[in-house]
Amino acid sequence: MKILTAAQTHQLDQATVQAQGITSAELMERAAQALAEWFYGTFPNETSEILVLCGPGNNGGDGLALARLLHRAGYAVRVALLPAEKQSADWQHNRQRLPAAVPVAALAAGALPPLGPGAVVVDALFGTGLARPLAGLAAAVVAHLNAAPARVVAVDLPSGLLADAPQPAPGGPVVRAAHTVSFGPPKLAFLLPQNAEFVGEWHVEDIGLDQNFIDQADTPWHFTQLADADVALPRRGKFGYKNTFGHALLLAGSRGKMGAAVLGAGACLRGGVGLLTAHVPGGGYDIFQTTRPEAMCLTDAQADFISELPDLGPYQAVGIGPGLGQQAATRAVLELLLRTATVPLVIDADALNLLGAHRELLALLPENTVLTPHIGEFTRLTEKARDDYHRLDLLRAFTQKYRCVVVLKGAYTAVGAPDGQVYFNSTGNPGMGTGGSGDVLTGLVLALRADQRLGPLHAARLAVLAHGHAGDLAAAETGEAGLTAGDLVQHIGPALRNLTV
Ligand SMILES: NC(=O)C1=CN([C@@H]2O[C@H](COP(=O)(O)OP(=O)(O)OC[C@H]3O[C@@H](n4cnc5c(N)ncnc54)[C@H](O)[C@@H]3O)[C@@H](O)[C@H]2O)[C@@H](O)CC1
Ligand SMILES: Nc1ncnc2c1ncn2[C@@H]1O[C@H](COP(=O)(O)OP(=O)(O)O)[C@@H](O)[C@H]1O
Ligand SMILES: [K+]
Repeated sequence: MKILTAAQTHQLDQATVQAQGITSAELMERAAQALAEWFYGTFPNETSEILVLCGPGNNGGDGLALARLLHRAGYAVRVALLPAEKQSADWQHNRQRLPAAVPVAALAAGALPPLGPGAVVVDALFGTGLARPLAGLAAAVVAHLNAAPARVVAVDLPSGLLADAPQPAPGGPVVRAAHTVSFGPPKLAFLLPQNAEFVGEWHVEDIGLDQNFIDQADTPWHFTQLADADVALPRRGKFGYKNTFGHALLLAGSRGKMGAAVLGAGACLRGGVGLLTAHVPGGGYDIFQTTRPEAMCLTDAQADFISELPDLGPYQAVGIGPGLGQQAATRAVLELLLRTATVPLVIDADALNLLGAHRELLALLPENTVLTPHIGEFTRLTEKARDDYHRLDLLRAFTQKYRCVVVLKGAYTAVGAPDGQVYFNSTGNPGMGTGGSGDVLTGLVLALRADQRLGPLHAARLAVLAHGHAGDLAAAETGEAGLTAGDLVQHIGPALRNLTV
């Protein structure tokens, strides 16, 4: 699914009105209907009064239409209007349609509506039309709202936030919503950690916006979902053989971190690799062979870390990084790998830290290498980002410069492609914030890179989607707190089964 810019969102509204031969008021009515349906489902028996705060534009228009629908459905509703010189046409239309029985007041400084515990407030002050930082009365209303023990539902966007760029004034007033209910594709703002405290839980409602426009819209941002056909795992052919699915090599582990190798190998095996060989420190042999009997094992001359690169001849893909440590000899192995490998590479964890500490190695990265940094590792590879939007700029610049795929991990993991496109992931949960989760992802990416049927971007996006889905399946059994990285490995099979076509 594409993620549109604020400008494209406005054009999409216009394109929909034109393509479907409807008025913009009719489109607003659809939006309000969708909001109302969501409201009925979320607050089915609400008896306290619903306060709808309306701004002067179409966001306020949505609020006025919602107030009418909620009133008709039997909710106690009150409307408060933000005074402005002029209001949009659809705002005026919905103001006229508001039943006289709904109390309406103008917001005024020094006389803001009281908001007791449990109050439900709809924030329809500003949406995608926000043009400048909130100031004056609008800022005072937002501060009043944020200080109240109210449950806030933001319409389209929490007021004060932009859809696709940092707030106009960093640290300026923004509504802190418990829920944000939006229309059409999700907004970029919803996917970034810096906005989480404002957006709350977000929901997108389908209001039949023009798919033709969306298909043709030029945007670098995408959202990967379970049903997306372009990231599915192709079914195995009846006569598939272990060689068909590739032989992967995993370089991982050091003394005290053999678990990373074991977890990565487990994920690679569950990811469907045909054959797996792990190269581990000599002292890790028993641990590895005992815990992963399905894999073959090569041992390093060093007992505690990796100092040798095996012959790469037999392998279709090589992964390096989990639990590796940062010994000088290990750095030399990484350099030799980058210089000599002719098959797809997957680079994670300490291998990324070594790249960050020896940036001259970046020039050796083979095209289409998949790197899987979390934010800290990515910062070591690039620079400290000013904010989450700047980090996305850094991500796009990096993948285009090195022609590689970068999996920037976190909630809504962002997969950056060599052409500058970015694919946010929809699956996963905070239970995955547990040691070893990233090692599991590395093994899964490695398995899918060894699968000759998939390209680098497909493999990376599918691995991230399946990894998060495995996390969701696991959390359904263990809860988030109880989830361990080993549980992720156990759920990769069912996750991939759900993603197979
Ligand atoms: N156009 C359509 O057909 C649809 C629009 N929708 C709604 O329309 C919204 C966008 O509406 P608009 O483009 O009218 O924009 P908004 O309603 O978000 O805000 C625009 C208004 O606020 C004023 N304004 C902007 N920044 C301000 C500030 N900092 N302080 C004070 N005033 C400020 C502008 O001058 C303008 O009057 C969406 O977020 C969504 O809620 C939905 O109804 C779906 C359909
Ligand atoms: N809140 C979250 N929501 C979704 N996924 C998460 C969340 N927190 C962590 N993850 C996922 O868990 C993995 C953690 O990887 P990483 O930070 O490398 O951990 P480790 O180094 O312990 O293996 C990543 O794939 C990340 O996307
Ligand atoms: K809003």
